[in-house]
Amino acid sequence: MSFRGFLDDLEGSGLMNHVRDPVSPVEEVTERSWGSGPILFDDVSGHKCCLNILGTRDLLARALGIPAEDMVRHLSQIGCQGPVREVDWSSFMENVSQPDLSRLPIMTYFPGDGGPYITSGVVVSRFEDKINACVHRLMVLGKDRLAARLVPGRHTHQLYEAALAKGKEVAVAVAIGVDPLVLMAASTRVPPEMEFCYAAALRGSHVELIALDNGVLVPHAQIVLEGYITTERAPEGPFVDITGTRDLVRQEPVIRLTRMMMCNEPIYHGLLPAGGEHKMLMGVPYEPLIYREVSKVAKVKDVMLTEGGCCYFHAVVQIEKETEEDARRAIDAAIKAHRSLKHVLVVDSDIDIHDPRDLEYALATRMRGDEDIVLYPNVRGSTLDPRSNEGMTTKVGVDATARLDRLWKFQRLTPAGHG
Ligand SMILES: C=C(C)CCOP(=O)(O)O
Ligand SMILES: [Mn+2]
Repeated sequence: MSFRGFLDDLEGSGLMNHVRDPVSPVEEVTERSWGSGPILFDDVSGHKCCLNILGTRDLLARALGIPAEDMVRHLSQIGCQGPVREVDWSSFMENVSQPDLSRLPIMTYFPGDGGPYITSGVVVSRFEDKINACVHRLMVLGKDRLAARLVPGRHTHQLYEAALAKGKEVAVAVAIGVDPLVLMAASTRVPPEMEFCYAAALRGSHVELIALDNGVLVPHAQIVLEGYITTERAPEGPFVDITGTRDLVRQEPVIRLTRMMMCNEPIYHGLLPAGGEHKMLMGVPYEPLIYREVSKVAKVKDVMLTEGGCCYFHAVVQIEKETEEDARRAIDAAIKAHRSLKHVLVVDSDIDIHDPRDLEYALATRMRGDEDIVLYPNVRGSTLDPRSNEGMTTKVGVDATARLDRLWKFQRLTPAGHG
């Protein structure tokens, strides 16, 4: 389904909210769209903008065409082998101009942000015939320059380092307003260069790519910015990221834009930092990765990154334990699958992982602090964790499963749910 096709689907299903009066891109879009569900603004600096279109599990599942409850298992079984083909036309070619970001309704989301931020752009990079597609936050520095937060160790940063070592630039393109499944694929940790093949697998059909002058291949989009990741760096931030707290200001690479392209009457896709869509796209794609890794060592039933854990730091893994060691193995597997994970809770299949009270019940009745907690001191977690030291932290795994040698002690006789 295309970007506009998905918006039409939301409209046709009565799920799209509308704001017809003019709204400022500076903080007002945040005020009007926070918690609103899918929303279409008719006039943000004279442009149509949409936000929250993938803000819930149901919306993400809708884009995938499956029930929300099947999403993790469905995604855990999908490989990265979908078909990709190059085409020579896309509607974003209808309007080609010199770059001028002031002509776009790029939002400044929160007071104190370092500037307006592009937050939904799929950043496609290419250096020496290696490519990557990922969503990076991009802070506007001027009409044709952006500062890109590139996390060391991630694929785009690897291309950037390779180019830097040779004093070269990385060809890049930013695609805004793309097929929701392309956006989801670009938000998923897949093997190098496999994002568009994975997107095609998610779609169950071809992903079409269009070659730009700088050699980068981009998907269909409402807006495409073409340019280069330069060797120049600039302060990036502050930015309110997935925790709803401000991330640090760092010296980050500068993207110099060379061309701006957009379809007639483009709809700009805004992505609310720390909003539901941010959590669905940045966190949920790790659930199938955890599910797949845990399935190698235990009988996994479900996995969820909890809302309270920003859909990023805390995983609940539900297993059917066959040996006492299964829970510890599941903890190790989850931590291996999602490098930014901080805490893992393993529970039995009679615990409702979507009910925080049931999770607490498992902690209260099936965990002992001196036997069931495993620590992973001084390991790389998330740079977004305010409690970490630029990502370095201690991770914790908790086994809150019933003991197999005395299951009768843990059997719940009361009706499901908490009376
Ligand atoms: C959005 C960002 C900055 C990605 C954070 O990456 P991590 O430090 O690996 O969790
Ligand atoms: Mn990648």
